[in-house]
Amino acid sequence: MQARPTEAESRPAPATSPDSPPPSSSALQLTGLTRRFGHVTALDGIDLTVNAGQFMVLLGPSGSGKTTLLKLVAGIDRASAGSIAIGTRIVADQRLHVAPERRGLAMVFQQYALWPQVSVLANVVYALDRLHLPRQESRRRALAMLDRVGLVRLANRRPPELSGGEQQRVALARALVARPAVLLCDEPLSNLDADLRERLRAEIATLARENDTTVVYITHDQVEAFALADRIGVLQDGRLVQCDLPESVYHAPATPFVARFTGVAGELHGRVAGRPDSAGRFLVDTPNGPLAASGPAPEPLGSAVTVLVRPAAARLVPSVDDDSGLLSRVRDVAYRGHGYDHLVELADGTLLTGVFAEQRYQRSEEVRVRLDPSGSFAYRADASA
Ligand SMILES: Nc1ncnc2c1ncn2[C@@H]1O[C@H](COP(=O)(O)OP(=O)(O)OP(=O)(O)O)[C@@H](O)[C@H]1O
Repeated sequence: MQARPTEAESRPAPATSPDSPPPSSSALQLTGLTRRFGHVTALDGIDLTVNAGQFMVLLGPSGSGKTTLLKLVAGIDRASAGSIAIGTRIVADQRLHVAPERRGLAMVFQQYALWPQVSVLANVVYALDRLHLPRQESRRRALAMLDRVGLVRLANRRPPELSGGEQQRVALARALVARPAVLLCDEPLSNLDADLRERLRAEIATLARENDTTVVYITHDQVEAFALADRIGVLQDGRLVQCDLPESVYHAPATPFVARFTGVAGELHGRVAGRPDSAGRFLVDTPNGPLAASGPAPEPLGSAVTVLVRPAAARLVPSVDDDSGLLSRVRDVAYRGHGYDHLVELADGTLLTGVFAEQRYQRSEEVRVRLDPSGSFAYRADASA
């Protein structure tokens, strides 16, 4: 007689369609993943595939559902609908819930979650327990991983005797030592100061890539997302509104929300004044003068649009030397080391922030702003978000 499946067992993931990647390349697959808390829909039908070895960053503001998604994948919460497959195994759906410790995952949190009363080495060795290795082998692997994160000299200290950055490195060593199928990271750097954050960010990226680890990393910090990701998924109100290469998210944001959340200098209002050229750029009339923007041009001619401008797409030029660009006035200027960021006001009062120039323009000086159409995105003015 065949035994009935227990909660701890899992089923093979269903065969994928002919155009999907082969199952072996998918490390994590979410299908229609939904989580409701009473009237609140924290996650709303998420479909997401993370390929083996990929570094997926999920980016979204507070309350967009990032932590909820990570908890469902980790198995510490249950979905209201949908399924989760890790590799070729379904680990959660309406009938099945594989326990967290049986999913082959590791997690790194904002709080380091180390055991304070035992040594750094013991913290890392513990992660190898479920592999049932000989004691000496566990110790050797743990020390090698501590060496890899530059902490072997602190192996006998206890976590409270380490700095925040060192503790997070231990947490990372502990997470990676057992070679998890997927590493889940919940804003692991947000407790650290800016300098350390940047160094550790680079280390996480290097370590993950050296070990071919599949990573799902959540953050609300767009700089971190662009620095780390092979793919960025943008979450808004529990929905995945774009999932793409970082370059595509930056150069072709799918919605005004994605553009705003990944950084704009400002927004101009105008009307479509021309048909798109072969590069998909078209003329927009604004109260400040005409400009070229990119995006699917709304029909008909004359439709109202909002143009969102990336900071890197705006350049200041002297008003006297050049009559191209939008006339404006400098409201403020900040030194940035390699040049200056300016706050400028256009003729109709629109403000653009972070407009870079190598030279310093003075407050109240009249200047022109040149906008690069490849970083000026037009959306229908009535686009909801
Ligand atoms: N246990 C719960 N009970 C009720 N509502 C919840 C619960 N957990 C999360 N929510 C709601 O679900 C939504 C998504 O929350 P979640 O914590 O996933 O967001 P987040 O993107 O991780 O936010 P943050 O960046 O602030 O951590 C929010 O509206 C939140 O209030």
